[in-house]
Amino acid sequence: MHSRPYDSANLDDILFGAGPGFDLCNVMSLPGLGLPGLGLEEPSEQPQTTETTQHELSSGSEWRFEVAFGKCVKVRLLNGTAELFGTELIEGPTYTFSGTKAAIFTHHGCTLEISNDAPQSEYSAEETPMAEYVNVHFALETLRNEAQARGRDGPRVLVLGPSNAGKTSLLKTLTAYAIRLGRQPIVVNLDPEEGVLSLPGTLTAAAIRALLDVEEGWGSSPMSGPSAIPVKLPLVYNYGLCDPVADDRSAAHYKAVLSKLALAVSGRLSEDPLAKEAGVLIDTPGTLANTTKSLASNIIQHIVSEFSISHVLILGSERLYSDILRRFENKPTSSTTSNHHHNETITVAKLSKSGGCVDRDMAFMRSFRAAQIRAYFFGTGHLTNGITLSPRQQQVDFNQLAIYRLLIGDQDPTNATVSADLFRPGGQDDNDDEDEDIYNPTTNHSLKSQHPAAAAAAEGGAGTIFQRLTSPTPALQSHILAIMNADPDATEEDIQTSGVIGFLYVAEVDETRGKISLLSPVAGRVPRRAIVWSRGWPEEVVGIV
Ligand SMILES: Nc1ncnc2c1ncn2[C@@H]1O[C@H](COP(=O)(O)OP(=O)(O)OP(=O)(O)O)[C@@H](O)[C@H]1O
Repeated sequence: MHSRPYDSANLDDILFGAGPGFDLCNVMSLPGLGLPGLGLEEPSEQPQTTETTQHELSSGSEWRFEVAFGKCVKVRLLNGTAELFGTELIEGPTYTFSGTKAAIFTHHGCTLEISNDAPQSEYSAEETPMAEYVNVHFALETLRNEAQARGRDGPRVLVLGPSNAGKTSLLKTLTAYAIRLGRQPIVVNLDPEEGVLSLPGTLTAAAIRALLDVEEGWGSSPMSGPSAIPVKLPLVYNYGLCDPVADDRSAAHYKAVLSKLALAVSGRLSEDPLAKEAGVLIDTPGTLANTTKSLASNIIQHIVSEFSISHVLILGSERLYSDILRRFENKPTSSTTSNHHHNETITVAKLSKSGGCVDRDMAFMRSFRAAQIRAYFFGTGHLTNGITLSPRQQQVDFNQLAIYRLLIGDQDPTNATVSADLFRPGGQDDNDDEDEDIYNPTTNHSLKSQHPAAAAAAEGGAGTIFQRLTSPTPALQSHILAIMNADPDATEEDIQTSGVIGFLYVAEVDETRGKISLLSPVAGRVPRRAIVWSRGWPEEVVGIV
């Protein structure tokens, strides 16, 4: 990638000069505290000793901090300029952070006022890779200008690197800088471990048109209700597993869902000139870089080809860099090979990992995902300037729903029994007549003829993607269900690659009465669509209601 050297005066003109400010009412808070049993209890009502200090940051340095769930840090910019992963803080208001690990960087120096309600990990750092990241931003801007002038596609950038290498933070920074210059890039999240503008387990794409939120980042729940920031409605596809390289079937499922997302993104690019010239920024799961498995390299190849990647940025792995450089540098992009394009080749660049990147342990990530799920249903009203949603709980006859269980990735041997027993119609046992049909108590129709996925699942066993549940199982309790934009009797391939129109939370299962109690973010009947229960991912969240 050709980049101009970092020039702070120029940066000042371009980034700060063009960056639209945002007003206070646009400030939202980090969502989702207060899940009992997950270490996410609400901050205590007891008066706390709050320590307030001032930090002077010299130009080019950053203040790094970590704050646990249930604790908070308040930050005020007293003077100068400052940004959190590229999004500017404005002078005056207080920003509240909870359950987060991040850094506030200054290009020109600033004074911050920090109030802690408990001792937190925090320090200032002079050495950061921000100059490199700013150069990447300028290089992308040059490409966008060229794309604009010649009516071509802007850069399609893939970020790869191990877990906690700073991929998402880099993506946020590049996105925020692009937005501050009035661009509208498409941000794609291919990391099912955490949701971007959606719940964990999903792959998403969103045309980002407005400034990111300082406290909340991407935001997590615009699908479920009004938002204080202009809504960035994402395209959401359900993957429903955590690790795409776990085994062959997980990888094949990932590739199928990813291809559909790539198709949707390419459709969007062809209709939206602003997104077309701004290009695409893609985040990936760390597992693709953590392993040398051929499955991972096969998936990377698939992403590069499906999204017509023009630039690959590698963070924090020399091994991966040399591998990707050998495989992709100067190779034609897939849009060139399919003859739609001028001669365009792939550029691979290595970037430094920030010394501020912190490992997020399993407990933190679990709390983080639980917070995202809770925010989807309840909003963020318990925090500064958040919005409260009024979710609706309703009891539904199980047999009115078409719930399909994702069969892929179910490694837990205890589930073998679950799947063998629970999903056989009407409690049939293994000796039942092979030809006996699956019942549908609502319509009295044969599910073999009416529900290809269920029929395929019943007949095929291995090789099928979904199995339709014919009776409620307690295992559903506390899990998320994805409502797919697919008919209840769609084929399993259709269900697999349909977009998600919303999520439900299973509050209670009444096996004896054949009823299930569902929480939805808005009032209204559960749509008659195929509903997918991924079982393993996202993990169950106990006690949300
Ligand atoms: N400069 C920094 N200072 C402090 N914290 C940082 C900094 N950069 C990143 N972090 C934090 O480090 C953690 C890991 O960073 P990030 O999520 O960007 O990594 P990632 O490569 O996307 O990880 P994963 O692959 O696991 O999703 C995050 O909590 C992030 O906010």
